[in-house]
Amino acid sequence: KGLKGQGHPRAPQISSQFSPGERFAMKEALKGAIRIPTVSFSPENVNATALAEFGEYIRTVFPTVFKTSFIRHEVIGEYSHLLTVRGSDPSLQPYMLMAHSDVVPAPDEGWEVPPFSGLEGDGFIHGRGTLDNKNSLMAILQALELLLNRNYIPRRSFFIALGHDEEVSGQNGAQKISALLQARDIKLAFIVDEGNFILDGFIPHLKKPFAMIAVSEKGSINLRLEVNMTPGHSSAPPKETSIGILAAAVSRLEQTPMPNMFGSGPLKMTLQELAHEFSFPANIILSNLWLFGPLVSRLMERNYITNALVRTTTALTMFNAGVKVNVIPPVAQAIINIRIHPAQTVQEVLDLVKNIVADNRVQFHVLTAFDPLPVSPSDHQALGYQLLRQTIQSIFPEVSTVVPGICIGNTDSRHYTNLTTSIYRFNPLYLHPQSFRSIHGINEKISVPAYETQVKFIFEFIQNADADQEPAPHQHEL
Ligand SMILES: CC/C=C\C/C=C\C/C=C\C/C=C\C/C=C\C/C=C\CCC(=O)N[C@@H](Cc1ccccc1)C(=O)O
Ligand SMILES: [Zn+2]
Ligand SMILES: [Zn+2]
Repeated sequence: KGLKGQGHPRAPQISSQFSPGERFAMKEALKGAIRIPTVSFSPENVNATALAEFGEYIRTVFPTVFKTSFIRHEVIGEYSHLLTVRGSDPSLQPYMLMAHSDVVPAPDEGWEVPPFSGLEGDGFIHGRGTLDNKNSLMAILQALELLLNRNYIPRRSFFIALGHDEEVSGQNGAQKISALLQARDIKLAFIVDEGNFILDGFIPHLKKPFAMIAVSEKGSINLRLEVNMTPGHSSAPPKETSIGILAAAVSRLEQTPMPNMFGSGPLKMTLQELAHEFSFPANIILSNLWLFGPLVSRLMERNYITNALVRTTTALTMFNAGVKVNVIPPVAQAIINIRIHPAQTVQEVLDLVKNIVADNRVQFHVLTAFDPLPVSPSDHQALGYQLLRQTIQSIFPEVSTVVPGICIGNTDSRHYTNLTTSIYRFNPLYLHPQSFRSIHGINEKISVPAYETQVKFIFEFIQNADADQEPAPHQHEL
């Protein structure tokens, strides 16, 4: 049995038409948020002044949210925010919406406009955080503010968790909120966080966009490789130096891809559900992976994004060595950022890495590591997944396919596996290859209509979560 209304977007009780004044105010509110440089550099180095200012800012632009009697607001870990919206029906299990206020650094170079200007031009709001993830944070609060201004009282309780250090691990924000909710014995029906998008233009020959809701995310290892050698005068160098040994080791890692894990994990499900979107012969190929799996797997390896879906990836992200032009360096260090395919574990990947490096002069230090996240349900009974699907169909009627997939990046939602088995990572936005590169890159921007649609999506989603969710009757029961 599926959920009632499945396949038929239900009309929300309150129309998601916003007045010109409301639409103006919502874009101005986002611009203001972008102007506050809440940059995270490391867990120990966040912009505390900006984060404090951001906390004041959201109180100012969303006054109704912060003064409503059935909403409790708590500041956690100094700069994260937890809102508890008490619904009128305590028998309904609560859910949680998530976003984060911090952003990655954005040096001015290469940007069309300064990254913290929040300037509007060509129908876009420009700046760091417009896609990752102040858009979501502001859209959640904006949608709630608009609902409250229309006297909406939610039936189902929900939490809004707004982390302030997602970009540097979430240890002071999401982890603390999670511990607090666990101490309060909270169990959640589901969580919705950032993650995948409505993807457009990522797959050759697939002209239509499709929505991908991430039901899992890759694991991760940050690994430091280190070589120590005796220092000395560069005029009489040894045959090998710490730099040379380490460079050869990381080069071997870069040149030796991890095994292709196509066929294990949620990817098969993604491709099968996507098959009908393709024309002949791709539709037949994708519907018969038992036969064509090896071909599809080879094709996916060729592109750097789809490659990340079929295997564990190893990215060399930092390299440090040397103290002076004429000194043989005592130590060389490199950081490898590894993203683990859902079918592998931290231990398996570490064993593979050590075998590839195969040099006992190279020392390994695991800085951080976690396994891939469990796969959340995406069947007809999966409330969170079905609510997302229904809301996508209502807000984006041109998107005919919604598929479960994996998130290649990590999100704060991974800190909440103690509260629910149903975690969905989805941004109600179109993503094109160019906008994908702008996330953590340059010229990050969101179109004004896209942001309005994101607000509309959450405005309807909250109402959909309050609609009756009894299983749909079988045909013969009608
Ligand atoms: C069959 C399917 C075919 C095609 C799919 C095509 C394309 C998939 C394309 C894009 C994927 C879509 C979206 C992914 C975009 C961004 C990743 C999402 C969230 C990442 C957020 C983030 O950056 N997190 C940080 C968190 C972190 C920071 C510090 C330490 C640990 C974690 C990260 O992951 O680095
Ligand atoms: Zn993010
Ligand atoms: Zn990010």
